[in-house]
Formats: sequence, structure tokens, C-alpha cells
Amino acid sequence: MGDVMTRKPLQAFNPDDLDRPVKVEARQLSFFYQNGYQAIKEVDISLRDRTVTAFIGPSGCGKSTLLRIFNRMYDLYPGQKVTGEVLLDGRNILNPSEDLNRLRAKIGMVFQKPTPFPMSIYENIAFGIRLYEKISKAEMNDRVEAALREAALWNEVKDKLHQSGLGLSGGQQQRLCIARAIAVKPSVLLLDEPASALDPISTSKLEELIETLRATYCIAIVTHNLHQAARISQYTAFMYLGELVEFDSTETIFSAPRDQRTGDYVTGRFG
Ligand SMILES: Nc1ncnc2c1ncn2[C@@H]1O[C@H](COP(=O)(O)OP(=O)(O)OP(=O)(O)O)[C@@H](O)[C@H]1O
Repeated sequence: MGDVMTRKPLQAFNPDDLDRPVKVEARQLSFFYQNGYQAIKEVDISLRDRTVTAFIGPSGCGKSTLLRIFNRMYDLYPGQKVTGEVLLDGRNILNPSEDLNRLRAKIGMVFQKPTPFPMSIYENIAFGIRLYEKISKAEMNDRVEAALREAALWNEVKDKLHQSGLGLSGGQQQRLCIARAIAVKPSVLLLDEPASALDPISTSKLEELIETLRATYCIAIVTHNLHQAARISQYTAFMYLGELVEFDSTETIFSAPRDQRTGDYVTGRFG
């Protein structure tokens, strides 16, 4: 048995986590890139509210593609094709009439490389809020502070709110991106390898933050780090060649997987 199997999750197992309402549901979801390559194959999966679902699998198996479908990033590139459904609170977000800006506020996304806007820390947060809401300066100050507090960044930046977001460390920039996503009141957070460019201390801060945010949001995270998946998620999805091979509680995936490929992957025998 590999080291991963012996690691304890960050939180003690709580059966309630496995019984939360479904927030996002993919049904028979397939996705084709412009060149006709099918990167996602008839995936059915439910992401539950106030849980973290980790997506694991070898490079190129479709983890990032799947995450990007959940907030319709694929709309940026014409010629790509999606079939099936993605329901957010029961409503199909793949419907062409869906307002994409609203959707992306509801389903926030944070990428592998931190992507603050080239503007002040304050404006990084205020910018998104202004797109949707007309609020007073005082209310805006409160919203910016609340988002930075929720993203566990306030204490580090409160004295330099008007300095550039690009001047922060990588870990701080990632938390700024999370604050920016949170500020527009999402219900889902999609994190695509958010810690892969961070040092161990920033990574552990980010993991603690994810654990805190789970009390409020439905979180999906792509990670190559199996220890991280085991530590921070309640559910784990193992993908291979565009298929969802196995999806279950993290406990089951790491200790008693049903599919041999899942077992081989989590014990480091392939991938
Ligand atoms: N723009 C594109 N055009 C054609 N194929 C693509 C495109 N982008 C990605 N792919 C292919 O789709 C498949 C899934 O890619 P994706 O990035 O979703 O995988 P991944 O599991 O997230 O990989 P990694 O772990 O390396 O980030 C891969 O085979 C990849 O080569």
C-alpha cells in the first residue's frame, strides 16, 4: 500500500458530508475540441454543496476541460462542441440563453497560475462587484474587506490596499484571486491546480483556506497531488482518457477503490 493510503484526511470523517444537497450535476456530458478530439466522454457526476470534490487522474485525462465546462470557459473558443447537460441548482447552464457573466459570478474559477488584474489590491475586488451592483463607497469598502477576510488575506494587505495586486507573493495572489471570486457571491468555486505553483507554506495556508470555505461553498479542485486530494476533499473523482472511471467518497477511493485503474493510480503504480 502506498503512502497516500496511510494518510489521514485533514478533517475527521463526517457522514453528514456525504449527504449534502447536490449543487452541480453533469449528465451524459461530452466535449469535443475544435479538431474533433473528444476530451470528455459521457460523464455523469454530482457535486454536493459544502463539500470539496477532488479531480485526480493522469495528465491529459480531461480534468481541466471538465472544470472549464462547468463555468462555460469553452464558449471563448468557437468550434468546440458540448453535449449533455450541466445543472446548477437543477437548471441547465449549457442553455445558450444563459447570461455568461452572471454564470461566471455564480461559479467562480481560480487557475494554476495566479491571475490578479494589473490593478490595486482593492480594485481587484471592487472591479467585479461594480459589474453587477451599484453600491456606495462605504459599502464597497465593507465588501472588499469582507472578501479579503474570507480569503484569509486581510491581515496581510490591509495597510497596502492601493498597491498593485501583482506585488504580492504567489500564495497571496492566489488568495486574492479567491477573494475576487468570493466577492461576487458565488455558490461554486472551481480551483484548477491552485497550489501547483506555490511553496509548501503557501500551499498549506491555501489548503486551510479551502477547508474553511467549504462551510459556505461547493468546491471542485483539480490536483496532481494525491496527498492534497486525500487531505482536503470529501469526494474524489478519478478520470482516465476523458472518462470518469470512479467517483466516491475520498475515503473509499483511497482505501477501497472498485476499479483496478483507480487503485493503481492512487498507489502510484501508473500515471
Ligand atoms: N485546445 C485543444 N485542442 C485539442 N485538444 C486539446 C486542447 N486542449 C486540451 N486538449 C486535449 O484534451 C485532453 C484533456 O486535456 P486537459 O487539459 O483537460 O487534461 P488534464 O487532465 O487537465 O491534464 P493536466 O493534468 O496535464 O493538466 C488532452 O488530451 C489534451 O491534449
